[in-house]
Amino acid sequence: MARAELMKKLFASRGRDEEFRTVAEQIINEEERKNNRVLARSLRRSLDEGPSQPARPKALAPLIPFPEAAADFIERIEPTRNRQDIILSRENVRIFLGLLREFQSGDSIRRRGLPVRSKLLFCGPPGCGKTLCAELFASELGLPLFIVKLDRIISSYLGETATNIRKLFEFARTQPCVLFFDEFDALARARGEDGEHNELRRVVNSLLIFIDRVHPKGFVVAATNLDQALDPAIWRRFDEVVWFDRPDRPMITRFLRMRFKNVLLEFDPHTHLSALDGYAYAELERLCLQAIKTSIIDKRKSVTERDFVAAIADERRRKRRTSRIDTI
Ligand SMILES: Nc1ncnc2c1ncn2[C@@H]1O[C@H](COP(=O)(O)OP(=O)(O)OP(=O)(O)O)[C@@H](O)[C@H]1O
Repeated sequence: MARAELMKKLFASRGRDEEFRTVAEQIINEEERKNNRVLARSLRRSLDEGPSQPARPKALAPLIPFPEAAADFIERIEPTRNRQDIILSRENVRIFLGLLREFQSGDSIRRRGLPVRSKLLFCGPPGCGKTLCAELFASELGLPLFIVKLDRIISSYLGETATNIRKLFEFARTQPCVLFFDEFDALARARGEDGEHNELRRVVNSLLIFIDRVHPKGFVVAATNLDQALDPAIWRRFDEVVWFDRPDRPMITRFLRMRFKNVLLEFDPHTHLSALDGYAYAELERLCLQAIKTSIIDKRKSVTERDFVAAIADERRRKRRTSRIDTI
């Protein structure tokens, strides 16, 4: 017979179709391993064709019509960019290709009773590709991208929150998609609030239970700029943690090559690498676009060194100002 823990898990997964199936597969695999082939075959038959089958479409049918029911806190984004539009470290490329391949072989993996990695935590400073990468995931897999407005869910805690979290659950369970939680550290901050905000803490805990229990038909991705703010209780809920760092010089070189691919230049931007140290990709993107725009405004066909240097100076001024605001 299957081990007691598996039986307990099976009972606990009642009503959660995906989870039930995963545990059932584990039980079947265990029986196969023990050479109880007849029992294993008969269990598999019951799982595939048995009386639970008619209930499957109902359990998987969309329970909430999107966008009406969830539109207040979920926004649909059409992925427009692809893998040529992102610069990733070699390590991150390896992680992403691994995740994509695992997702694509998801059915076979689940059939063997093994879970598929689908909950990802993206960490790193602003403007280094967390959102862009979620977009690419969606476009590579042909899935829609949905951004969860966490602040709306958290601030709606007077009354509607429980309903909203339930809607979110149903949504993620039924809609194959990449579900993206930006500024996930807001949860950690809210979790640390003091006693008078018990209600808020309950909301946060419900969301964490959501992350625990949901078996998305795509990916749940949470992003944070403040990985220090997340406690271990949050980290361990994710199957994979990926870091997005500011680019070093070789990565800046790759970025400039990509950004100016179809642009006529009168200079070599790589001679300015030292002036670009410490910038995030979003800042590099902005300054490159600014240099290109200057040449357009001046009705020139090519970008000059002067355009580029002026754009760097502008970005530096902006960075100085914003870092002063951040420390206030
Ligand atoms: N790794 C990258 N390669 C190429 N372009 C990038 C990269 N990272 C960011 N960009 C550019 O910067 C823009 C903003 O990046 P993105 O929104 O992904 O940052 P983020 O890490 O999610 O930031 P935030 O934490 O502020 O939400 C992108 O749309 C893209 O133009």
